[in-house]
Amino acid sequence: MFLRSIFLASYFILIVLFSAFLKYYDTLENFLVSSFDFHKEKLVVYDYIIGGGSAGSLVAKRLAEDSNKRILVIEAGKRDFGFYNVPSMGILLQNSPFDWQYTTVPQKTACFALPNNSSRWPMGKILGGTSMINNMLYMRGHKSDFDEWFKDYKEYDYNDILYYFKKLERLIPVRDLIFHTILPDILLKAVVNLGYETPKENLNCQLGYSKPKTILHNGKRWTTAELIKQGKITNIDIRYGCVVEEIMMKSNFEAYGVKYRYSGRKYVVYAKLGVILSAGVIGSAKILMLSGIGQKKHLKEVQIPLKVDLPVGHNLHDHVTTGFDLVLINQTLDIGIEQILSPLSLWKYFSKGIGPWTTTGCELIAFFNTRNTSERPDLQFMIMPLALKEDNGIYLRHLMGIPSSVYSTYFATNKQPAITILPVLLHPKSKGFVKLNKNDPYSSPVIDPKYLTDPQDVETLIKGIKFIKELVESDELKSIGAQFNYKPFPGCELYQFNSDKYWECYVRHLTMTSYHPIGTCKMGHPEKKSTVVNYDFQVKTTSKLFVVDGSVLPTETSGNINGAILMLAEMASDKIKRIDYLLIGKCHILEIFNIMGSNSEINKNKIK
Ligand SMILES: Cc1cc2nc3c(=O)[nH]c(=O)nc-3n(C[C@H](O)[C@H](O)[C@H](O)COP(=O)(O)OP(=O)(O)OC[C@H]3O[C@@H](n4cnc5c(N)ncnc54)[C@H](O)[C@@H]3O)c2cc1C
Repeated sequence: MFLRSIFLASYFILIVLFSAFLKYYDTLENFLVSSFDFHKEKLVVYDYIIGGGSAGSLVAKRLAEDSNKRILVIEAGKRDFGFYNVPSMGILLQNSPFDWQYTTVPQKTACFALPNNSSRWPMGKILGGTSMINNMLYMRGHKSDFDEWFKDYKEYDYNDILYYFKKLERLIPVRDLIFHTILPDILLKAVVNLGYETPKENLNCQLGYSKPKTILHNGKRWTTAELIKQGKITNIDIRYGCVVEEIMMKSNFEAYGVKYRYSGRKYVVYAKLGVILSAGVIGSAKILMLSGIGQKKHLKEVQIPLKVDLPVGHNLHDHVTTGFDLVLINQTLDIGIEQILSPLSLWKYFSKGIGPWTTTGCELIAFFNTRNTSERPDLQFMIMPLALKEDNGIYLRHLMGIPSSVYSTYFATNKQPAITILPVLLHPKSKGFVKLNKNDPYSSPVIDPKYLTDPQDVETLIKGIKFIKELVESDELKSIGAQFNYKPFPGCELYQFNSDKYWECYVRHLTMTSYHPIGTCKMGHPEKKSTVVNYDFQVKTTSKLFVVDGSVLPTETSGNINGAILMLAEMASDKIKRIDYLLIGKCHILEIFNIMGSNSEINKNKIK
């Protein structure tokens, strides 16, 4: 007990020191950039301008394979610092200046246990984007997901999807978990006895339980930013700390550059061949709307002159989860605060890149079709050896946005250790939207995922909780003292425990994001009213304007989404190169210099 208190105190001090470091590092960098105008002398006309997130960095690398092309990567966040690549540090970047720190609007049918009925939505604000703060799990998605996305595309062939996944997997380090506790092996034994499949490798999200694959290299977090970091490729320039505010378009809606702000000053930069938005599910939708591409009625509300009427920001989906600390056990597994902070773990990590510091959190995943209707899963389990209360409410509960009243009355009262089995709703029927609050790039957008508005979503999550119960009652789980947590959740005490009404109340209270928002610039057949980009990733009605990131996914994949986003980035790179090839001979450089005209301010690349 005494030892645990010492470890908890050290953990608290580390969190405080690290958070202070992140804050002051950011302030110092802001001060340095405001003292110099790095951008004055930089190139003003590139072939392509692109964002620096998960998808954007990959597309930049692919386009730069043609050494004649000059690529500019523009990233709103700062550069990373070596220490951020320690896998277990990712969660400390959340709620820091490296996170956009979005929150949803109050939910009418969900999130009742969260402050203001709103969910936190972390998103990376750093080169590498959200991959710098994610859990590093890698999977592709189920074949039916891609069949659904491309059903209107006459050239569609699933083999092309596999081709791009395999191309991607030759580029990125996909590997087994480096560290896990005894939990996944115990569970795998249990589920075999319960009659579930246990595929050895499950990149394609087949039904059954398996250990996940991760994106890790030499024990470190790896993101696509590694492919483009300065100095690695000479025809890519990276501008950090630059917030893109608007796309510049000619009267025929051909994109030719962007306006951005850096350290309080406004700049413009031009692109001959294309502007590729990769600012993520919120960022890309926001930039399009600020540029006059969006739904007519909404743009009128926020007083932005309409250029192209498209349903930007609609079709927002997210994977939803619930179920923290539902399974209690009678022993600690080898990954508590004590193990993570022990000198042995530190030595293992810094000498060999192994041990608990490489943890991705999740040690086993499972896929189910709760209705037995097809081979395509509609529910996923993310299984972790830790509980939310592991750090006595010091940090983890803040990450999840659990208020102290709920923490103290529910989570803190269980004295036993716990594990986490999160049921994740894979194909939500509920969908919402992202809108601008006002015509201001720095105003937080209105994010409304409309969680659990469709009753079928609640039913699926309840079925997931019932599967957890089945697992807990297995002999193997009983060997570690597993039992269901029978404490009623605050706000649901009036319902009979374990009844469907109780579980409905529970999931509507403890509704959490599984961090996979998608869909705000939906890709699909250009004649469909609901689509924003076509199958070439081009924004409809415009030219030389592309979107490549999580916002184009028309629907959720049957698993964690980064793999599918990166596969699309591979596909988009080829499509953009092909469009460029078709444009050869129609170089618009002279036209661009005409646009720049004799305005000396613009010639200096600075507009204010
Ligand atoms: C906590 C967490 C855990 C996750 N775990 C996993 C996981 O284990 N496996 C998995 O597959 N998926 C996971 N995800 C989801 C996955 O990481 C993201 O869906 C994916 O990284 C999104 O990639 P993207 O290219 O669409 O956007 P991002 O990677 O977010 O890139 C967008 C970039 O654009 C920048 N930007 C935004 N606006 C502007 C602007 N106006 N000007 C300039 N730059 C701008 C941002 O700073 C960012 O760098 C997780 C997500 C979170 C939050």
